[in-house]
Amino acid sequence: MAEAAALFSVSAAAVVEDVLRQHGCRLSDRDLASRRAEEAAARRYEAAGWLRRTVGAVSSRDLPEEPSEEEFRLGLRNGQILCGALNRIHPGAVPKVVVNTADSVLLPDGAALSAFQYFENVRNFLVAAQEIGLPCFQAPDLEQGGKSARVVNCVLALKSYGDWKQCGGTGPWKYGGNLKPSTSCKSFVRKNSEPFRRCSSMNEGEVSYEEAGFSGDVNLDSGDMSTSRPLKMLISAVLSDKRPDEVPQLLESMLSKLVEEFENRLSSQNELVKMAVKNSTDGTKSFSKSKVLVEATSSSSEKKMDSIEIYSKHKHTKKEAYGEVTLKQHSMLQQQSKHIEELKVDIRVTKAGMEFMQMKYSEDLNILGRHLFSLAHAASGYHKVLEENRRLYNQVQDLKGSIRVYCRVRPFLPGQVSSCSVGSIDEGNITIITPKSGKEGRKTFSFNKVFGPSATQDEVFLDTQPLIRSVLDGYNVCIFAYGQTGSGKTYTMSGPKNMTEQTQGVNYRALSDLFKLSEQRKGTFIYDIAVQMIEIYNEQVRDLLVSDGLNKRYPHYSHVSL
Ligand SMILES: Nc1ncnc2c1ncn2[C@@H]1O[C@H](COP(=O)(O)OP(=O)(O)OP(=O)(O)O)[C@@H](O)[C@H]1O
Repeated sequence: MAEAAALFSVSAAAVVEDVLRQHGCRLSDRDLASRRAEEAAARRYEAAGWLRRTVGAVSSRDLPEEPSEEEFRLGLRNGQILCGALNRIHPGAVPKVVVNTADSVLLPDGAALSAFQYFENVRNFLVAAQEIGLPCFQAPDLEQGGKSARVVNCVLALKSYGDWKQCGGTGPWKYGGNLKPSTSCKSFVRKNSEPFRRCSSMNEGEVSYEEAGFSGDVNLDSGDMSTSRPLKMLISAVLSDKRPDEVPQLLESMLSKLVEEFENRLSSQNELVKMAVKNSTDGTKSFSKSKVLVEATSSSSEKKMDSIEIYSKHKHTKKEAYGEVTLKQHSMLQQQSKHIEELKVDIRVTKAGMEFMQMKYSEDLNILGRHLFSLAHAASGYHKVLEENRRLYNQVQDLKGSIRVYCRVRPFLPGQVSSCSVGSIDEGNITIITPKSGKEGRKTFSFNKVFGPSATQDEVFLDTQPLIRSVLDGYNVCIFAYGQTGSGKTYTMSGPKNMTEQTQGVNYRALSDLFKLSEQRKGTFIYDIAVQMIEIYNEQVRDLLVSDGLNKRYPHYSHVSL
């Protein structure tokens, strides 16, 4: 911000130094003196031409179209042309004009009237001109040479006043000190009482040293005493050896340079403000207001307003704008710092969370490791446990009896005489009625279990099913049926002809259980299962699965070997 302020500050002293450095040698230059003389002559010619056109050829016979400085002074010395021109523009402004008659005796210096009469006309003109607000000269200026510049200024001001009246004369007429009457319809601002810094001749006009109120106390930058002192010294030093008619030219260059410097710095400020606005998201409105003020200041500068006033406004606006921008940036900085702190807190919380999670995962991994170890230990003992289980299981089977005998009574077949010889059946006993010489005899037989005529295939298999598991544990098991012809051996072991799932016999059910158990244990054991079916008949053993025709099945004994 300090840099921006430094950039923004208008160093009038630097500008004056620059201008004086440039003009310090040139003003003493013979070419420059010639140029100034040409410019003064052009202005004088313009004033003379305008006076001649205004008062007419007769009245202006004493004033050449392009007079020398002396001719100009002598032509206007009697005040008639000046009063005539003023009365043409502002009728009645000079009520009484002493006119040089035809029979008046003209002196060689044009002094046809007495000095008092000259003084009367000129004084009346000056009074009227002062009432209008024209820049006046002193009456002695027309009496001695070398003072025509102020008279020219006065005439050109009168011309601009006339132009203003021709344009309608709307609004208050103000004279701004631009003595070049090229812009006839422009209004001018004159504040004679104001010091030099309030009087802008810009870069087009010329104001005499005295007219501009220039003095040794001039202060272009009153707010900076450190700048104004060397500035005054500079100006005083340079102007001390200058003639009064050289000063306007110097001032013109100085002010031109100052305005140029202002415009450059205004454009720099605009760029700076735009950058600040871009960076500031919240302060757009307030800053746009300042920007408008700055642009308005720049625009007014283009309209040739008072450069010092522009500088004052500009400086004020600049301070306001930068004050707001500074506040906004400070606020943004604080917000960003706050966000950074919040982010730091979030990072710390996240880091703590991550460390906690890491610790938790580590604990879980340790627990899982311990579980896995126990599982591996359990797995290693699985076979031992399995072996123990098998041993105990088969021990139970042995305790039940390694040889078990079951009895099954089939129902009567259709068409059979229902003379039942079974007296009673309980859990393991069956009583058979045996008639003996007219007396009823009974015999009771004991088995592991007795199945009555109503017993199903499933109930019969239920008692033999545990033995199938013993087969897979490596025990030899033999299940066979014994009985007379037609007693139901085939039915019990295999099933009826039209077999269903419910009427499947022991063979099918045993094999089904074998495959089911081997499937359950396939991850632990691999079983090879083979089936062999043989028949023993009349002390001869025949293989019932051989496809030879001689091996006709005659199953008095059915046997399944596993
Ligand atoms: N529990 C039962 N329920 C119903 N019908 C049965 C039962 N047991 C046997 N039968 C029937 O009795 C008849 C004789 O049965 P099966 O053929 O099984 O006797 P077997 O003992 O095998 O005779 P063989 O020794 O002559 O071969 C068959 O028709 C059979 O369906």
